[in-house]
Amino acid sequence: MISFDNVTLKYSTGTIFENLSFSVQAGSKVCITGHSGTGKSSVLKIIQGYVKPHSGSVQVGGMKLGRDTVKDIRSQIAYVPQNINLPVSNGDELTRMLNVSSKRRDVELLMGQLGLEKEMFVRPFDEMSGGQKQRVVIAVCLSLDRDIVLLDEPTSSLDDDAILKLLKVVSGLKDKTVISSSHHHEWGAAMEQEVRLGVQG
Ligand SMILES: Nc1ncnc2c1ncn2[C@@H]1O[C@H](COP(=O)(O)OP(=O)(O)OP(=O)(O)O)[C@@H](O)[C@H]1O
Repeated sequence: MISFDNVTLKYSTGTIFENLSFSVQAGSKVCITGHSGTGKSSVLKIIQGYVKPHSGSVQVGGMKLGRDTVKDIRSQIAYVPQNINLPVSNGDELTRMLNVSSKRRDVELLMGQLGLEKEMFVRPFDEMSGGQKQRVVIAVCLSLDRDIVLLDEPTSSLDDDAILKLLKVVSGLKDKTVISSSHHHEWGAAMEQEVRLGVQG
């Protein structure tokens, strides 16, 4: 389970949200929705201990997030950020960097389910569209087989058909907790649970 208990986030720029509470059961598929700047990406960063809230507490997989637990918590998580800047040039190199080169077949299978040709595994990222690169990275991250998958704006560069394919893949991850952020109402509505940011009252 993942839970936020009265979490308040403040940056130097101001308060982003106050007293945010929600809980996500293990295995659930959840979408964080809200307008630009309401803190969706920040929630995903808080879960991983990359951003520290001003107050409140966060639990991930039975552990209270803190200095002593952050390493264990991160080891349960696969994270695909919104802006993907990688020190590798293609999917093949990414699997090697993450020590999952033995999972090549799984990655290619997932890529097929996401609507990509196998050859995309070795194609340089800088010769791909944003949506193609994003799906290769998602396929590699899913092959890590972590219990928790965090996808920041996975639909932002995808067309309707690719979104449907991704939805099918995410829904099929039976034992995994998947938390995504999205502007897309349809994506949010298709998830089992929606956490809305920036809503008053
Ligand atoms: N490190 C930081 N320091 C100061 N302000 C920040 C920092 N990171 C984010 N912010 C601000 O916090 C707010 C929330 O940012 P965040 O990226 O979490 O929002 P978001 O809902 O994911 O936005 P978007 O939908 O545009 O991606 C924004 O106003 C942003 O400018």
